[in-house]
Amino acid sequence: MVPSRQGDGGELYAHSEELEAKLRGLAKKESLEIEKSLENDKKTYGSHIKILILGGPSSGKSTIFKQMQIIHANGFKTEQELIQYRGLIDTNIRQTYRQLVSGARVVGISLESLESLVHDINKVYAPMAADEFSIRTIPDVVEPLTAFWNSREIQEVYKRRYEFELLDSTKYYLENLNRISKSDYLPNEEDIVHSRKATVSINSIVFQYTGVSLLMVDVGGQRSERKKWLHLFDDAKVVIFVIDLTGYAKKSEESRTELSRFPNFFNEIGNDAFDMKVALKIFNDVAGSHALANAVFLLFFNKVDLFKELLPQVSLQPCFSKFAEENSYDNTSKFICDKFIRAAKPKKSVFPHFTTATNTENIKMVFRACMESVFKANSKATGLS
Ligand SMILES: Nc1nc2c(ncn2[C@@H]2O[C@H](COP(=O)(O)OP(=O)(O)OP(=O)(O)O)[C@@H](O)[C@H]2O)c(=O)[nH]1
Ligand SMILES: [Mg+2]
Repeated sequence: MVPSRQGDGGELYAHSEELEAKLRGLAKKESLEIEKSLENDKKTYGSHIKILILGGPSSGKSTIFKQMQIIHANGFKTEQELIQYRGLIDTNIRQTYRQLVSGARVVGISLESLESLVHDINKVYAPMAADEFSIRTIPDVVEPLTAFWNSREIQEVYKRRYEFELLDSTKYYLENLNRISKSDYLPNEEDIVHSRKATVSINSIVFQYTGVSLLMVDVGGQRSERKKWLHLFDDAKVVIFVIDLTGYAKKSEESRTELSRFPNFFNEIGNDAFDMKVALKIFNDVAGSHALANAVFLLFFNKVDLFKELLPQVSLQPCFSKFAEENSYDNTSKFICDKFIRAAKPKKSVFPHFTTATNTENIKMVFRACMESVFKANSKATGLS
């Protein structure tokens, strides 16, 4: 310690020297601590910032993940990848045809007048094995399948699609059959983001965003897959939680199972669980997770395009009994958004966004806005600034 000189103002001088030394020491210690913490971070998750994409089944997680591959990485270019997606798209087309046939039964619309079309379509599909490498959308199926799709009966069934399981990309694929059936057909990016395969693995991608290295992780949303989520939470800085906006009108098999597991949570709606209620429950669990206490939450209210189509047909009220306003986009989207924000802890950083995951430009724009909010959010919590 520097001795203090009495009486000539030296006390102050001595103290300031002492203070400076102290500050120098502190600065050194602090920088050592910062270095140590960065070192620890690198050990646990490399030098990347981890972003988890979570949400209920079929909410659009993998579609967002694919858009990141298109926007920030190389997209889908290799012949092998494209051939695999072609197989998946062909499988999706046959799947959607079958779903429409059984959907007609569910909603009680007779397909008797379409018997010969159904016969012609089945004749083409029957010899093809049920795996995605054998099924092809060959020209022979295009004519009867197009006539089937355009028939009054099937259009009526399609209008009531939320009463049974149907692929979201039904209309997109059935209106592109001529192109897809060409012998040299290879899918473009729009075709790929419309394809559907439930995720049963953990997919990850690393890409640079404004000089920051991001590690994005996509997981499956089905209940069996959600068991894998927990061990990914620890070092996640950002969670993109995806919500299927059309889930307010759907009651999938999966939701019924959830209902029996959490009877208290769903008591307000009796014996029926809408998919959106299940999504709310999953979000409630994730947002309350201790391991994600400091993570920034980005809420993606997804499938805005389908949601807007659905609103004139189905009211929000059966799903949320307290909703008593006109079923407009503004009213319903605000109501749903408020519900989810309230399900998060009050202190949480939650940023809502409305998205159409199949639209590359929309996701590009939303992701930019998201990253701005993430960078601005509490730097200690995110480690990003
Ligand atoms: N029209 C439309 N379709 C969408 C949108 N988002 C996703 N889809 C479609 O919805 C289907 C399901 O999307 P996925 O991305 O596979 O859903 P997921 O959340 O990964 O599902 P799991 O892996 O089973 O948890 C796919 O056919 C997508 O093309 C959207 O905003 N609009
Ligand atoms: Mg998926």
